[in-house]
Amino acid sequence: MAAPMITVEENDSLVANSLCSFVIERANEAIEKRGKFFIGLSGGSVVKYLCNGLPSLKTDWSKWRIFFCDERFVSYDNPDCTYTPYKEGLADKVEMLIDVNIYPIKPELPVEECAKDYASKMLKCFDIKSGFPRFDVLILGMGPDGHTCSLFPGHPLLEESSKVIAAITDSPKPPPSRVTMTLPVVNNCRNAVFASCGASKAEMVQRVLEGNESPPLPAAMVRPTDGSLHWFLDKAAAANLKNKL
Ligand SMILES: O=C(O)[C@H](O)[C@@H](O)[C@H](O)[C@H](O)COP(=O)(O)O
Repeated sequence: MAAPMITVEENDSLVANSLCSFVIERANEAIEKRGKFFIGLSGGSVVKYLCNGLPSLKTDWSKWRIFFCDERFVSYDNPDCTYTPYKEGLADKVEMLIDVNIYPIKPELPVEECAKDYASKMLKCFDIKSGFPRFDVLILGMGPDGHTCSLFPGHPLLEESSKVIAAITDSPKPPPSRVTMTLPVVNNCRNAVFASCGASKAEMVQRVLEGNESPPLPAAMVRPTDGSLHWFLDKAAAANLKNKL
């Protein structure tokens, strides 16, 4: 993998603008070349960045296929639900993005079955029988402990090498049950994209991007094998980076 591409903006609104422009460019390129655009979304601050910026941009929404990098295992009407803010802030705002093109988990199933159901839905949508889907873009968040998706430091799920989607029932961050993409799927994407803003991220951004820690933090394990890694930061989150850009 080539070195991460790091974009530093003055503040979080400019990060949101750059992130949305990046996504639309990749979407339009994927649609032109391959007819569809596959994206995985995450919770956290990226929800508002994407929901505020994307709906007004020009793209063929009918060609988008939207999945989730991880979802909290709660019902759609629970305020912790990862899907509902995207349903309300994106899918409901964009006429051509009909509900069938956005794929939430089914929280009414038992969690292990829910993970299996989500994996098979994903493979079907990618039209593959086995192996790992290749997403055009994965939008990732990084938690204060260096987690990404629902892959937490020291957790055995970091070693998962065959499942596409896994259930976790002992997440250190509530809610304890979640459904997440595994690292092999994350690292099979064309573009892995982090967006982190604010001074509270500065230390962890530096550790993930420059720390070379062993064992590596989950966010540092995102290294697409045949794709690129992008970080969108505001000045406060980038403040501790030693290699000034
Ligand atoms: O499922 C979750 O609990 C959140 O989605 C979480 O994993 C989030 O993505 C990170 O904590 C980064 O969040 P921020 O970008 O808001 O810092």
